[in-house]
Amino acid sequence: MDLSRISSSVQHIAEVIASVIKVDVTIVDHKLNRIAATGCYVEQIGTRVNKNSVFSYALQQGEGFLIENPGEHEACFRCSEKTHCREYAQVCCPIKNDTETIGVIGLIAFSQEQKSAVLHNKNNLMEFLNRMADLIAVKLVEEEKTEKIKLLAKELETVLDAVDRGIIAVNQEGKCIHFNRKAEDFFGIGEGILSKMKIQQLLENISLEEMLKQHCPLTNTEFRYHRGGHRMRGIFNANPIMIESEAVGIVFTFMKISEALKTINDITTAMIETSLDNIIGSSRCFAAVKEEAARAAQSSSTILIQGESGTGKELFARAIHFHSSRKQEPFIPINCAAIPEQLLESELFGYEEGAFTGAKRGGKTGKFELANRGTIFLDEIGDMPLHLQTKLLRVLQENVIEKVGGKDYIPINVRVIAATNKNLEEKVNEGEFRKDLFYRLNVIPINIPPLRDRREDIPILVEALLEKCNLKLEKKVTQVDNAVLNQLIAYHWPGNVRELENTIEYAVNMCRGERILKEDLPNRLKRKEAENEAVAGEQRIMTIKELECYEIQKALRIFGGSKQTIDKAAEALGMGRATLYRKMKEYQLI
Ligand SMILES: Nc1ncnc2c1ncn2[C@@H]1O[C@H](COP(=O)(O)OP(=O)(O)OP(=O)(O)O)[C@@H](O)[C@H]1O
Repeated sequence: MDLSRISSSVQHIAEVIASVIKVDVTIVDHKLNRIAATGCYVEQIGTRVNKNSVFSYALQQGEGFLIENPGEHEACFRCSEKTHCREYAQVCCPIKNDTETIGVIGLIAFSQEQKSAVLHNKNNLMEFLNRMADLIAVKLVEEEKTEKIKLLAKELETVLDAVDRGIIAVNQEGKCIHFNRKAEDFFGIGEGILSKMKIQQLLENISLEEMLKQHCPLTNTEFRYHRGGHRMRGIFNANPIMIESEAVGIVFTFMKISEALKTINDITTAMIETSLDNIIGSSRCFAAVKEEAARAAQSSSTILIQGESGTGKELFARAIHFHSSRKQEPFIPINCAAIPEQLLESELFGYEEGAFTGAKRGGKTGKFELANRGTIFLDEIGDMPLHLQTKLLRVLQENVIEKVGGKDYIPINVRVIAATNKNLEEKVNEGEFRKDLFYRLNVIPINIPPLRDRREDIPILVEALLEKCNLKLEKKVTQVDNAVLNQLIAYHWPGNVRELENTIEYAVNMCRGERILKEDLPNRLKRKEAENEAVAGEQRIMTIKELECYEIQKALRIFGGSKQTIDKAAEALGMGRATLYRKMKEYQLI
C-alpha cells in the first residue's frame, strides 16, 4: 500500500495535527519517503529520511513511542546524530492497515515549549495520533478500492466495446444504465443520449414488468425499430440480472437481422461447400447432367431437379449454388415432406408475433427470408400441399413474401431450386400439383439418372466411397474383390448412391482385412445374389431394356461416341447407325 497515492490528504492531516498540537509534523511511507510535513521540514517533502532514524525504528517495531530525551532512547541508538540531536522530544505513531505498517506519523519538538506541549497530555496525544493514523489508513484503503472499481469499470467498458453486438443493461424501471458504443450505433443514437432513455423507447412491444417477473431469458426475438430516419429490423436476447432470487435488471444484446443472416450463412455455407468436381461420375449421361448443371449455375432461373431418391439431387443443388454468383450468400435447404403440413408455411415464410397460439414472442424468420440474396432448395416439392403451392407461386411471380399473420410484404431476392423424386407431370395430371407452378419451377429441368442406368460409374464411386469410409472409420480397406465389384455393378440399386454409400460403409465395418469379400456385404445384396444365382447362374436377370442400355453404354465407352467411331459401336452391337442414334436418344445417352 502506497501512501503517496493520497499525498494531499496526508498533507492535510499533517497540517491538522500540527495546528492542534503546535508541533512540527512529518509523515513518511513504508519506504521512509517523506510524504507530508509542516514547519521546517516542508522543503524536504519527497526526500527520504535517514534509514537509521527513529522513523525506521517505528516502522520495524510497529508500535508508537514517545522520546523525552533524544539520544538516550533505544530508537536513537543507530542514529548518527544521537550525540548532537537538535530535537527536544519526539513522538512516533505507526500507520497500520491490519498488521501491515504502511507509514509513520512523527512529531518533533524543536523547543522546550513544544516539548512541554507534547508531554503535557501524552496519553491523550497518543490516542489522538492513533486516530489520525487510522484515518490515513482508511483513506488509503478507500482510495485503493475506488481505483480498483475505476479499473474494473474501464475494463468492462473495453470488453463491452469489443463485443460486436449492441449491449444495453437496464434497471427495474427500464432505464439504460450501461451500454456499449455498438448499441448507440445500432439504434442511431448520439453519444450519451442512451443514458437518459428507457429500453421501452427502443423496444416498444416488450413488457419489462413481465420479463422481470418471469426471470426467463429471451433468445433471438425479432423486433422492428423506427426512430427519425433510422429504420431497421433486428433480433435481441434478454437475460435477467439476478441478485439472490430477484431480477434487478436486464441485459439486452442486439443484432441486425442482416448480421444474423450473415452469421448463419457463414456457418451453413462454409461447412458444406460443394463443387461439381466432387460429384462423382463420368458416364456419358452423368457427365451431360454435370455439364447442364454448370450452365444452369450461371443463370438465376428456377431449376427443377428430378431423380430417384439418393441420386444426388441435393448434392447438385448445393454445387449449382456454389458455382453461381450467389455463392457468398446463404444456401438454405428445406425438406417439404419432412415438416408437418401445418408448420411448413411458417417454416417457409416465418410468422409475426401473436400470429397463432403458441407463436414465439417476437415472431420467426422463415427460410425464404434466411435465403435472401442466396438460394433456397425446396426438396421433395411434390409433397407440398396445394394451398402452399399457391403461395409459393405468388412468391416466384412477385418476389415478395408475406409472413403468417403479417400485414406487410417483404421483398426478397431468392433463387429457387426445387427437387422431387416423384413424377411431377403425373401429379399435375392427377390434379395434385398445380400446373402453373410446375411450369414456373421447371424453367431449367435437370434429370439425374438412377445409378442402375450408369453402372459404369459404380467402380469409381466405390473407390471414392471407400476412401471416405476409411477416413470416417479410421480403417485401411483399400481393395474390393472382383466378384464383389461385379455384384455391385449388377445390383439394381433402388436407393441409388445413398444405398451404395451405406453398403460400402457396412462392408468396411465388417471387413477383417484390406479387401472387401462377398461375406462382408449386407444380407440384402447376398440374398439378391443368391436369387440371381438360383435363376441364372452368376448374373442377375436384367430387363431386356436394361441390358440393351448397358451394352450400348459399354460399346460407346469402348469405341467412343464420336461421328467417326459410332459406326464401329453400331457394328459391334449388330445394329445400324440410325438405330443406334435412336436408342441413344431413348436412353438419354445424348
Ligand atoms: N455422384 C455422387 N458422388 C458422390 N456422392 C454422391 C453422389 N450422388 C449422391 N451422393 C451421396 O449420396 C447421398 C445422397 O445424396 P443426396 O441427398 O444429394 O440425394 P437426393 O437425391 O437429394 O436424395 P433424396 O431424394 O432422398 O433427398 C449423399 O451422401 C451424397 O453425398
